[in-house]
Amino acid sequence: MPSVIPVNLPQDSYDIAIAPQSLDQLGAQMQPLKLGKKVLVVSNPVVDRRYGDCLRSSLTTAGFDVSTCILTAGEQYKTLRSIQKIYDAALEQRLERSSTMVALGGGVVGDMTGFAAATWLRGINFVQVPTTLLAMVDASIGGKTGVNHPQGKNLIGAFYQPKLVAIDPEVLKTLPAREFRAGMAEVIKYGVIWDAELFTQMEQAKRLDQLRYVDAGFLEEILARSCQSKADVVGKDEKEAGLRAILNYGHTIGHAVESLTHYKGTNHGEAVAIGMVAASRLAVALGLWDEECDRRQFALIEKAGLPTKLPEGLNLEEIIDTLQTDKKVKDGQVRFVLPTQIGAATVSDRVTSDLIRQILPGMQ
Ligand SMILES: NC(=O)c1ccc[n+]([C@@H]2O[C@H](COP(=O)([O-])OP(=O)(O)OC[C@H]3O[C@@H](n4cnc5c(N)ncnc54)[C@H](O)[C@@H]3O)[C@@H](O)[C@H]2O)c1
Ligand SMILES: O=C(O)C(=O)C[C@@H](O)[C@H](O)[C@H](O)COP(=O)(O)O
Ligand SMILES: [Zn+2]
Repeated sequence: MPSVIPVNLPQDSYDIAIAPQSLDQLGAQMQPLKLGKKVLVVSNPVVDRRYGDCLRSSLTTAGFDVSTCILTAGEQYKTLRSIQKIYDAALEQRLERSSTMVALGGGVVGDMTGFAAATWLRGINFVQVPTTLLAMVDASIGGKTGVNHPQGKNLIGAFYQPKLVAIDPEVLKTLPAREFRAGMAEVIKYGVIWDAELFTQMEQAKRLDQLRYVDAGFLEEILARSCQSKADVVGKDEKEAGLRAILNYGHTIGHAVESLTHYKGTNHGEAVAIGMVAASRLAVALGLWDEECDRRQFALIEKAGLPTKLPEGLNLEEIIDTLQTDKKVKDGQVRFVLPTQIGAATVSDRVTSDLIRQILPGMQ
């Protein structure tokens, strides 16, 4: 069943359209948006080989003048150097202010395309066509765009909203199993911080890893609920003045793990899963939520096939140092998103380095 979830913002509201087998409809979906003729599709070799032609032909049929920019795949390449490649393509194709960049891929392609669109000619249109579970439920929505700095994750970026998020769940069938599991981490995040019913549904589901093959209906329900959670939060606080920080649950430790492992070995979703285990234990230690909730979250993360321990060889003091690059740091104080009950979370400045030193050894 197709569903449309609006992201309501003070300016530039847009829709998240979820419809199976809709990739070849993108051109028609973009027509009512009254965008200019020129479209630059940004993707990576893996995704472009599978889905690029279908997408381009739909855009061409709808009257768009289409070109393509292919970026090297991988989080290690979420850099300013890759952005330069997009700028070069934009220049070569003579993109105009009314032109559109279409991100076809996972969160890496989406974050970079959004940042290039935000900055090229001081801002041109962009459309998100997410092809990973993680990008469908999270990265493509809400306008956080950017790249990594050698010293830290997502340190360079801009808030810049897409004109449309077009989701075709069918493409998830070709996603590697490990990447599908990674997306589940952000779904579990919404269950913990916002949508208690989603959490319970995930607990009751039989095989989370097989959903895309055996239960398309339930997968779509999970997609829709997750997108709705993100739209709710972003709609209330677009630029992270307050509430939106809860979407960073699991990311404080998670980003440090990604950065310290040089974006190899642990992917974003896995790092978030590890970060949620840590944050949950910190919350128990501070008396903010109970051990039974901690146990339920741990069980769900394990059920989704996600890691619950820190990668080997990470130094605790280095993790603590890296936390200083987190964007939630205020006046030098690291702040953590901590759960308070299933479906609710808060931002706390009560997590000290000593408390982290007590909790993290239990995750090694
Ligand atoms: N902007 C945000 O709000 C936000 C939210 C969450 C995550 N992120 C960012 O998203 C990134 C992680 O995104 P990701 O998990 O999508 O990883 P990713 O973009 O690296 O994609 C994972 C892998 O899947 C492959 N792939 C993608 N779609 C495929 C398909 N349909 N079939 C086969 N292979 C496919 C890609 O080639 C890639 O190798 C991180 O950089 C993270 O910081 C951003
Ligand atoms: O949309 C948000 O807000 C999020 O925090 C979503 C996160 O899942 C995402 O990984 C985001 O890119 C992290 O943002 P950052 O500001 O901590 O870099
Ligand atoms: Zn994330």
